[in-house]
Amino acid sequence: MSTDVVILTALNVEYEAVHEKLDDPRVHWHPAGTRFETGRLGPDGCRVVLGLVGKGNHPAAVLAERAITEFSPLAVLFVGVAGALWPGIELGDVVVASQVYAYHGGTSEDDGMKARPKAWEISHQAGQLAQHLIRSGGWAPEPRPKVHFGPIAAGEVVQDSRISGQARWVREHYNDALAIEMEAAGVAQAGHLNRALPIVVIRGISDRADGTKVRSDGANWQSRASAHAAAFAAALANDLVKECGDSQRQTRERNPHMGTGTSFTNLATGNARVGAQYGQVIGNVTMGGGVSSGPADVAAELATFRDLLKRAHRDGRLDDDSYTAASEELDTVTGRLDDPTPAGRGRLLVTLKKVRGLVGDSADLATQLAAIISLVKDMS
Ligand SMILES: Nc1nc2c([nH]c(=O)n2[C@H]2C[C@H](O)[C@@H](COP(=O)(O)OP(=O)(O)OP(=O)(O)O)O2)c(=O)[nH]1
Repeated sequence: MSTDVVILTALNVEYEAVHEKLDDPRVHWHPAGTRFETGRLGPDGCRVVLGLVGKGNHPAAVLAERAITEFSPLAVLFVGVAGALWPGIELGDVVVASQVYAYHGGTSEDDGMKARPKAWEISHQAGQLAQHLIRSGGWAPEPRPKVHFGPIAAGEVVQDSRISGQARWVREHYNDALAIEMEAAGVAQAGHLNRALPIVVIRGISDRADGTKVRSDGANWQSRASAHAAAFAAALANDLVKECGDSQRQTRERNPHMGTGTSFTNLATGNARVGAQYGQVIGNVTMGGGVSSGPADVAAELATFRDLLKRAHRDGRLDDDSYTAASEELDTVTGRLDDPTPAGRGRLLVTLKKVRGLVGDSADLATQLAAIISLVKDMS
């Protein structure tokens, strides 16, 4: 299944704030037990998937990776609350991360702790869109909360002190960080490892990270700050899809194997002498004329083809009906591989051609199938 944008949250109050913006939410269970909800951000809004990752960079990274693989989004947004690190940032303000610092990287030496910084910058286009939205104010009517665009520091602890060693560490080494939280680094890492998929971290300020968190939380600032972050995120998600969606989709259509862990199967048969190679090679690479193939070769290629078919369906390049019909035909093909008679081969070819007709709109699937058909023709 594919979507436009994945939105992840750490706390239930953050999840609720985004959930309120979803039209027609539906539950989608990942086989590993993660509950996602799918819906639209408004009747004409983009398609989103919402997930809850819990607190901390580690679960955020793992579940961001899971969501990216499952839904192939154009971008991932992280929406939640954070503590402010500068006096000019008020409770209820929103901070959009221009970059994310993983502030706990370091080395402990005899003469003290040394920083080993790690940082991820927002993608250029997402940064441009976010700043335009901040300037235009088109995300909420007046009076609206102030939105800041600047670095966010993400660590492994809830930071609620101005004078602790950790607080001094952040101020000394990550002095321009506007806000502090615990998930952005994990999500940013997941985006980076998925061919620099755009990640946008949007945080509402619910306390000042200065020892007053309990009081601010008690005054309902988490809920208000989450609502502000969710409102900004919803507007930005729609803008992102409107402005970047087409260009990213065109790029993906030109090369359907770029993106998230897709591989390309090479197959050169018959008189072919050269096979083009893209990305990772899976399945068999068969080269050279006159080398006959057997049912096992065809079965291996069909298994690979099924994976491609699934991915095309998940990416939205193949509609549900064509996918179901093609999968059923493929089941028939598999049952016919062991029939060596000319009539059996004939039926096999007819079924494969039917599948080719069903997936004909997708050039890469049709090419792949043409190669399998010639493999069947070469079968000894
Ligand atoms: N507002 C605010 N949020 C923070 C700070 N540090 C921090 O990690 N966050 C973000 C990221 C975490 O997902 C989440 C942690 O907030 P929390 O209220 O659950 O923290 P806590 O563990 O003290 O809460 P509790 O369950 O003990 O009540 O908020 C901070 O100093 N202030």
